[in-house]
Amino acid sequence: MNVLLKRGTIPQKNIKINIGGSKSESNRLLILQASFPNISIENLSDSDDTVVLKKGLETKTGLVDVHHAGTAMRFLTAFFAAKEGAEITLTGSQRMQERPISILVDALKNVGADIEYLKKEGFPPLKIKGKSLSKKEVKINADVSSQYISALMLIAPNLPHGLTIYLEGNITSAPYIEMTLSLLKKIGISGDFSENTITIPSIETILKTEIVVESDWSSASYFYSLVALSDNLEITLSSFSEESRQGDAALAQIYKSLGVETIFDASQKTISLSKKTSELPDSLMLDLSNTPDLAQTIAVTCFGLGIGCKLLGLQTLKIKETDRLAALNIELKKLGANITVDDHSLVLEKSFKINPNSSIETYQDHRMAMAFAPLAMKTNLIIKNAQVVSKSYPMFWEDLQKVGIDCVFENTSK
Ligand SMILES: O=C(O)C1=C[C@@H](OP(=O)(O)O)[C@@H](O)[C@H](O)C1
Ligand SMILES: C=C(OP(=O)(O)O)C(=O)O
Repeated sequence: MNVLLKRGTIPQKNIKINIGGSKSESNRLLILQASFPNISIENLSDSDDTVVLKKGLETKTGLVDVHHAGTAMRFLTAFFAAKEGAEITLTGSQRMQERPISILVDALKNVGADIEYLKKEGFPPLKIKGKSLSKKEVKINADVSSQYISALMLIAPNLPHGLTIYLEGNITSAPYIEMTLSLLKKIGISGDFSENTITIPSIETILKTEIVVESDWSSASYFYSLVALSDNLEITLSSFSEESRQGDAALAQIYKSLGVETIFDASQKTISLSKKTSELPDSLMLDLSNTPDLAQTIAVTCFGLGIGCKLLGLQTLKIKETDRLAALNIELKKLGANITVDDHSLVLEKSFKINPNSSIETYQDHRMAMAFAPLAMKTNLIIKNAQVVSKSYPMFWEDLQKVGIDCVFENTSK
């Protein structure tokens, strides 16, 4: 299904959007709830990635297919490895079978896990036989994906001696590790992360705990981009707080430089975004190693605003839903951008021309679809395979229409 996007005529004030629960928080909490059933979760994400993880947790023996969900793949690998009696074949989409997992599998084997590769060494699918994992310490490379580390942290409280994790190399996506620690603390498990060492104690039971998942900041990024690219759009998004567990809350600060003001309302749990007429920089330089999921949104906003950017710390983008650096390079060039990428960075030159009616390929990546959609504030464009958004934000196109973008869907056989 492709979608043709055009700027419509809805008045662009007093728009309220309720964004669903964070998929990162939801997927961590579901893993913890499977071990500690007296956790109750509100505002759980309705994303495909959360649905597949939840379904996977209901399986004791047999096949679990997580499709494109990286967190589900990594968290369930650790979960089943530590679950005595489990016998699982864990697989995913073709792309998931190209996303590396050996760093996590090696760490789990070092603490005693029984995991085999069923196709290519180092990649899913995996055959996992659950066992009691009794080693107390493990070393792990931290510069490829923080999800491997969060996966170990989430099973650590169930291990007979807890777990001390020594991180080696530069730590990428660190706020996601902090998020895992913060949720463990929220359910009463004291853990520590200082320097390169994470320590999580073993625990048998926790007190009854109710947790409300904060809405998804990565999903909010597309509304920041819409406001930045609009003339005077004002949007209120719920439910968010200034004290967020999500690293992508850095948006509020980042988009200040792109002309968007954020006002937090603590009592309503909302953020209100509005366009400020401040002068824009000629070019923006950012290191996004803490917030990799914002890279596509920011690159497209800068292009739409006609300003340049130099985005650094993007080395993990190659192993996400698609090679996001390659995908951005091709699709932004199609729109007329002067862009160069290498293995860890992207440079966009200042330019004002946007080729109209371009057709944007999405490479089975939800964020390619959602990051390019806000350009409809500036020009008509087509987003191919628009259904990809359900990986993290099933209601995205409905919400986009609320802010005054007309969406004309065309069925394709793809
Ligand atoms: O732990 C998480 O919930 C996530 C961690 C990040 O991945 P990496 O640690 O692989 O960068 C992020 O890109 C992903 O969308 C969600
Ligand atoms: C990278 C992402 O997800 P995952 O790695 O969990 O598939 C994402 O949602 O942008």
